[in-house]
Amino acid sequence: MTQHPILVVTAVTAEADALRAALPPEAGGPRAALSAGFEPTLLVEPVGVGPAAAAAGTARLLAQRDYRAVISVGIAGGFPGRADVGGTVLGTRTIAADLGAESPDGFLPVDELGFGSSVLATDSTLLKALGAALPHAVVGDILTLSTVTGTAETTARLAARFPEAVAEAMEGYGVAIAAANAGLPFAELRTISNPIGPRDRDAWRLADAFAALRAAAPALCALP
Ligand SMILES: O=C(O)c1cccc(C(=O)CC[C@H]2O[C@@H](n3cnc4c(=O)[nH]cnc43)[C@H](O)[C@@H]2O)c1
Repeated sequence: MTQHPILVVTAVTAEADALRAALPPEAGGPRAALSAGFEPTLLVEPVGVGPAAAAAGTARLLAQRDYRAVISVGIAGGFPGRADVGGTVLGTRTIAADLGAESPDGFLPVDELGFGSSVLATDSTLLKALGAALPHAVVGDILTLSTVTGTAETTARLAARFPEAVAEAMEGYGVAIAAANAGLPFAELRTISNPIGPRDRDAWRLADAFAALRAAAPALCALP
């Protein structure tokens, strides 16, 4: 019996294009068969930047047809000393790091406010398959933030609050919420474009991160 495809969600078109360019035809890559009834094993779709666009866009796509899993893929900032620029990371958990309330005693996550969970585990079977296909990837928590970290103070605070976090991005938690609402397994794969820290656009290595995205794309075809 034919399996439903996997939905690969990116934030921007450039990320989706980088992945598609490196996929084989059967996964919807270049020279995919255009015959009627052809069904690629992966569908790669950009949905916008940030957790709200990611959740809404993923939910819209999931309502249009059946999928068997959802993967959030794109570039990210890496915690210095934990994930290098140009490297690849796989999420064990996706954490909405700024979803909650400030207090004089520190940040209170939604979990402590009684409004659900800011932490969603990724699917162990998907993570195992991605890890086997990408043995050099760093594995750890990936934070989702609406505001890109841009100071040493925030970097240090997040690194201390999330000792297992290796990277931060802006979409994973939104994609994961949509996948969970649809009852589908979720995973997150990121390549590192910049170190998390004081804002410095000159430190961005987009070409390295996009090259790593292209290198990682075939691993998506190994998913069960
Ligand atoms: O203008 C800036 O200083 C700036 C700094 C970091 C990121 C941006 C973006 O516009 C990134 C949006 C896009 O890329 C992902 N991303 C990449 N690096 C990071 C990061 O360090 N922290 C959070 N997100 C990052 C993100 O998922 C978005 O899709 C601009």
